[in-house]
Amino acid sequence: MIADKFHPRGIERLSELGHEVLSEPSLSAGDLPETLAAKRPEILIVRSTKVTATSFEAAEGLALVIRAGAGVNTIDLEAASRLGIFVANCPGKNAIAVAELTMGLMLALDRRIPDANADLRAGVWNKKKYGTGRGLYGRRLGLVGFGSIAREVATRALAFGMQVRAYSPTLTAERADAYDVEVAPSLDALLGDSDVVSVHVPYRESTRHLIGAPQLALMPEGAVLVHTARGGVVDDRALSEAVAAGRIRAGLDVYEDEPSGGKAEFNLELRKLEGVYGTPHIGASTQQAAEAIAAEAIRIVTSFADRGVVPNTVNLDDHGPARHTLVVRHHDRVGVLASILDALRKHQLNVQDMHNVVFKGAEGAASATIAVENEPSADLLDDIRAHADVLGVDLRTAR
Ligand SMILES: NC(=O)C1=CN([C@@H]2O[C@H](COP(=O)(O)OP(=O)(O)OC[C@H]3O[C@@H](n4cnc5c(N)ncnc54)[C@H](O)[C@@H]3O)[C@@H](O)[C@H]2O)C=CC1
Ligand SMILES: O=C(O)C(=O)COP(=O)(O)O
Repeated sequence: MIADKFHPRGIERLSELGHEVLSEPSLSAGDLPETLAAKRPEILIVRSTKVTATSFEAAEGLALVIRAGAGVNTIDLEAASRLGIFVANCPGKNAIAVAELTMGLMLALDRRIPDANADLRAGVWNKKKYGTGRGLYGRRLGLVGFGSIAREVATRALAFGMQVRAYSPTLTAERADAYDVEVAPSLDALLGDSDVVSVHVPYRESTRHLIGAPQLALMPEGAVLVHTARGGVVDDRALSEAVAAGRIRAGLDVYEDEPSGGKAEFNLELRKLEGVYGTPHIGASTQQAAEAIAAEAIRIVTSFADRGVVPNTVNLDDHGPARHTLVVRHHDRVGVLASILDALRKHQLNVQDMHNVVFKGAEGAASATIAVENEPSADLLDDIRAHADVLGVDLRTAR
């Protein structure tokens, strides 16, 4: 089931691959639980439509949710994990589109294109007022975050001759160097030393109001803030105050409490300020991005449908709390794995990750790697070793 707008060719392709596709492009988050309960899809594809705990609980048979985009803050990952439902996204596939809009907002702010155009439409020629751009060439751009989108912005800004710096807690000098970008020592240092600040971090508890009143106060007089990341990363009220005071200006694609559907009333005070140019969360809405996202979503569906493997999962415990791993080499015969698991059950050891590989050859051997929650006892290792089909047992413990 696709509960949002999706590339028509993508829908066709899913049908060609033999999937039964139900497209519900105008479904609201409120209608989702009922529709999921009635239609019982195995796979749900969404864009910004919220998938709440109520939706997950109503969706019997649902095994996978694909976010046809990057940000997963609209999906209740806790509920998905509790019910054993995979959630995957399409990382980087709409990054170019967002970077293009970011450059558009930067240029619009510098030359005040929307206001100049509005005046022209009203029959007013005001070269005097609008002939005051600073230009982007040589200006300092500060990127908050240095993931897929920020890197695409960096490439484009460098082509405009901007000096690009970035701050991310995980950004190393080597990585930044590879993109001709400087690393800022801290977020505060970046904000205090940029003509343009562009925000590209995900929304999480830890990034809520990452840019609030104290951070905005660090920005130089006349600087601009471009925010295409996620409503809530910037404190909109504090931004309103800073813009209303005439200190800074802003170009925004995302807002706190923005509508999630395609069309709605939107009366946020911020959008009325002269120093704000806004777009209605269209960062990812280009044909190029829609095609790239659809291709990635189809890749995920195919991998899951054919092999049960979900690429780009965002709610799996990759490293897990497991520190102890058993490596059991055994004859590749029916029932050996069941006997090993039986031994683990007898010793009350919970398996957290398990992987079995087969050696080449007609009557070969196999090796099972089993991560367990607690340290296996010597008795358990002896029990497994005693099995006639077990060739060897090793215990590995992470430091
Ligand atoms: N306006 C729109 O239509 C779109 C908006 N987005 C938003 O943009 C966000 C970023 O997207 P991508 O670049 O693709 O994600 P990404 O995961 O590739 O990059 C995120 C970056 O943020 C950094 N980061 C995390 N916490 C940070 C912090 N406290 N301070 C500084 N850096 C921090 C990470 O280290 C990483 O470099 C998405 O999570 C989504 O919310 C994404 C696509 C479209
Ligand atoms: O990919 C993202 O995180 C986006 O914000 C894009 O949202 P959308 O798919 O256009 O509703």
